Amino acid sequence: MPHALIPVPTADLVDQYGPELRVCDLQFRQFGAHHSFAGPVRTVSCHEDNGLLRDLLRTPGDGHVLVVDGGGSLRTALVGDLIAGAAQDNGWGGLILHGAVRDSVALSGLRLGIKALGTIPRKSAKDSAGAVDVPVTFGNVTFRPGDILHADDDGIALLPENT
Ligand SMILES: O=C([O-])CC(=O)C(=O)O
Repeated sequence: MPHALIPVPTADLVDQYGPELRVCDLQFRQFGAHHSFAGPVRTVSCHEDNGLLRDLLRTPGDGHVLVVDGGGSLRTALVGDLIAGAAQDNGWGGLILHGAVRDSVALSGLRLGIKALGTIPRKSAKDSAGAVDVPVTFGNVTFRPGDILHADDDGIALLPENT
């Protein structure tokens, strides 16, 4: 995982960077075994359709953190144990899902960071509607490909640009 980064506590990053640190305002739950994780961002934007992120997570992650803006929908799960297992096996550093997961018991055993809003057993569509590596915005933060993200039990933070 060439791009994997050692996570720094998000509270320490706030103390270091002050208001320059971009902190996501939403409350997420932890679903993976790795509660602290960090890496450069890649993104997917989609709505109740996980075809794009499923295909992306089957490719080498090189320590990247995939940030998925599912519009906050809790109606269908964006990720379950198969997709998250592929992410783990392909060296992704973590997943931030502005949406829901399923198979939460199995997810808790994966060596991966997984933050999502909640759970739902219903599947997503697989039409691959949406976009990859576009800027996505939620929780008053815009996540862009290449941003450096740190996440832990306190929250999600993006380092200031040019650091
Ligand atoms: O296939 C899906 O939509 C999600 C899922 O259940 C899995 O990743 O195992």
